[in-house]
Amino acid sequence: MSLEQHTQLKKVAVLGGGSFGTVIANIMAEKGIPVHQWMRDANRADEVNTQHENTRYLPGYALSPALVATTDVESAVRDAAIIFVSIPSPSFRDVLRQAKPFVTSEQYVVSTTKGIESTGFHLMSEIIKDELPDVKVGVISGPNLAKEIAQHHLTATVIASEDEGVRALVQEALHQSYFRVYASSDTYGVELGGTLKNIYAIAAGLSAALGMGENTRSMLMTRSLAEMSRFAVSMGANPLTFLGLAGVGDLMVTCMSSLSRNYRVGYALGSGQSLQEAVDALGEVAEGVNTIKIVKEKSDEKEIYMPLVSGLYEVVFNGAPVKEVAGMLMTNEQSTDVEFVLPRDAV
Ligand SMILES: NC(=O)C1=CN([C@@H]2O[C@H](COP(=O)(O)OP(=O)(O)OC[C@H]3O[C@@H](n4cnc5c(N)ncnc54)[C@H](OP(=O)(O)O)[C@@H]3O)[C@@H](O)[C@H]2O)C=CC1
Ligand SMILES: O=C(CO)COP(=O)(O)O
Repeated sequence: MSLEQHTQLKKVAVLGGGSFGTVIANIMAEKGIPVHQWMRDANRADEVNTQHENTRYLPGYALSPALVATTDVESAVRDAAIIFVSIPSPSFRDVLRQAKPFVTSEQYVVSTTKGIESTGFHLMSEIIKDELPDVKVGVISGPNLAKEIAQHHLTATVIASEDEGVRALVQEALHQSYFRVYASSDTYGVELGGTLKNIYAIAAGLSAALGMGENTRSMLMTRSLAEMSRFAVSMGANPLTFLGLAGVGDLMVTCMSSLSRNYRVGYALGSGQSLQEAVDALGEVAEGVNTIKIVKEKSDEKEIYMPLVSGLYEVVFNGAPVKEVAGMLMTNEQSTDVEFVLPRDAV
């Protein structure tokens, strides 16, 4: 169904004024869809409306003059066909609660957020269902560095939803000459892929800062995929989703690009900065830092074998030397390559 055919609802809302909320809003504004982007910072909203730039999060990138920014959540959300929520995970529920009085059951609510709520291991789609049980829910995830999208580099993402209408409308709304949207019905797997890869991007940044080579990076990325898939299967997701854009695709881009904030945190740690210094210098969200902690707790609780997460946890939170941890990983018990082919306990 096209946006025009969605008879009762004539616009789209984006909640969040950061780099990703802004590029997603801009994609749709550029193609003539009325977009209302909600942000809490009045100066920033004014800047987007008058200068057509978001100098805090996307300096130097021209935005569509048609993009409307507002600090009024009611006016942003009311009558929007789709409400995209692009708010870091620690504030996601709080912002949804602000929007809740104005959301109706006909609206589609779609998360772009790649994180986990620390209490109870809730992914964002679960928070949406919890706070807004009557709406239809989706998530978008994939190799989507905001600054590359802002430059119109050819990019693809995944819309995942159990609801066909949500998938079709989001494909219609976001599709652009430089932005292609693939559909999936595995909401949990797509969301988990985007969330877990942030952990391994920190590890990739660390290993790059220490001058490790391309063999090391390839080993790290491939074993990360094995670990992510193992975790996903234990949590009930479809491991085949991890072969797609939201799994291997997003893992590749964040482990290979210094535009990734998670990679940059890892690089700063590997260059001798403390975690606090690395996070402060970034000034933007790096979801992977919290995700390491949350996934470590969950894997311990469920006894899921995750040596990379355990090792990284020791480096990031207990100051263990990277080379020592890497040495332990290399001399760990013998294992198998693809455990869906040869189980781990077969060696
Ligand atoms: N950037 C990227 O390349 C991509 C990011 N994502 C995901 O999108 C999500 C959002 O990230 P991104 O836009 O990059 O983050 P940024 O760090 O660029 O921006 C965060 C935004 O959230 C706002 N915010 C934070 N807390 C609140 C709150 N309590 N109330 C209102 N607004 C709040 C900030 O407002 P303020 O400025 O006022 O503090 C800011 O506008 C993350 O989960 C990220 O993983 C997904 C794909 C790509
Ligand atoms: O998710 C992203 C790219 O797909 C963005 O990664 P960072 O949050 O590490 O910048």
